[in-house]
Amino acid sequence: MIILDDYKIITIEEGLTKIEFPEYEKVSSDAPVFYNPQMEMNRDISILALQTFQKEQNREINICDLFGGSGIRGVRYKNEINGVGDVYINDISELANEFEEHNIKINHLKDISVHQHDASMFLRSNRGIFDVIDIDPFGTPSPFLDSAGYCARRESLLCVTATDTSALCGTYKEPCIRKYNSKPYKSEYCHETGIRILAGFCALTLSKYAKCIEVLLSHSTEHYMRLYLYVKKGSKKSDESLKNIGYISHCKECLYRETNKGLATPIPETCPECGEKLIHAGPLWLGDIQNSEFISKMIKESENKKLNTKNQLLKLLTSCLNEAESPATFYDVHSICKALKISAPKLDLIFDELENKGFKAVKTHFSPIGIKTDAGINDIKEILLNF
Ligand SMILES: C[S@@+](CC[C@H](N)C(=O)[O-])C[C@H]1O[C@@H](n2cnc3c(N)ncnc32)[C@H](O)[C@@H]1O
Ligand SMILES: [Zn+2]
Repeated sequence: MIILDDYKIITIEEGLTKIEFPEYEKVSSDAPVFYNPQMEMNRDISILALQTFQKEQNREINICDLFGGSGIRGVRYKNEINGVGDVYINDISELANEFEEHNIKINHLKDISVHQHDASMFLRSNRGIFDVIDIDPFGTPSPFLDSAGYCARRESLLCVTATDTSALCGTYKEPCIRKYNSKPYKSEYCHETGIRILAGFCALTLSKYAKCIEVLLSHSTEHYMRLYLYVKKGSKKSDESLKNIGYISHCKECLYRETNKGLATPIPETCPECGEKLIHAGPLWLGDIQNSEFISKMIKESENKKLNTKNQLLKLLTSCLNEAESPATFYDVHSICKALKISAPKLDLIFDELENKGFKAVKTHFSPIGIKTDAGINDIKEILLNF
């Protein structure tokens, strides 16, 4: 039997919730029970997303915190979200389970249970009972998505964290092909490509179970990526949704890029602008990666919640809201100016000029010097050369 008193305990508070776990030397998978303070904003955003989803559904929601660790997600969800029915916290580690039980107790919660199973086994044996499945593993979520596809019920919410950003962003190509069956490409906008590869992999995996996704919110922050996916059921809907799978083709020489939808669609070999060989990333998700209606509701919901990272998360959500409905990929001003051998003008002036010329242009949370616009690379170059 594990005796909690044998451990030196750290106590923290997030939102309205107190959490305890054993002292650790550094944040790593070797810690006795995993807790990463850097992920507080991720958890705060989840509180807003789940509450917004619950209100939209207008029913009690059952939640599965599949990789509990200290239990902080499951415990916070039960403690801080209205309209929550049963919460199931799962973790393969017995010690994590002990602390999950302890944290439930110190927060005086009911209708919340602790389970010790492999994540996939847990999902397989609980088909259709969760309205929300939260996948927050070490590294890649890839091995668990089939079971999530099998388990997820219609009109449910699937939340997915990935911390293997070097694979998704294309620092290493092979791990991305192996884990996500997609070819990455390391470009200025590789964090967006990474999110689209992850979303595309979720869509393709879920389609095996005649389920499809709508991306409600996605963000790439520090060392991780996070997706909030609305899951719907139906083979026709899934066929339709898979039309959003495609490829991004990029020219390293002149920074031209284009997108092509379709899993087996013909894609051009050479750049139409300069004739250089194009590099391709995909298959990936070319559909929307932000849903403005859902994000607006989350921003409004923040008024009702006590969240330590509120200022920071509102900046992020506002940025995600602004970039909803903008084209895939963005332009990195410094890369273009470097290619043109000129110094970069102020970002705001470029936005003004793009708008004067009738283009839409918005900032992006992916990069402080990124521009999402319907203007082509040559339009932007012309503007930059005229400053
Ligand atoms: C990144 S931590 C979870 C962090 C937690 N969600 C939070 O917000 O602090 C991953 C957890 O997954 C557990 N784990 C690892 N492999 C697992 C598996 N195959 N099935 C279930 N749990 C697993 C580990 O014991 C660890 O507690
Ligand atoms: Zn080119």
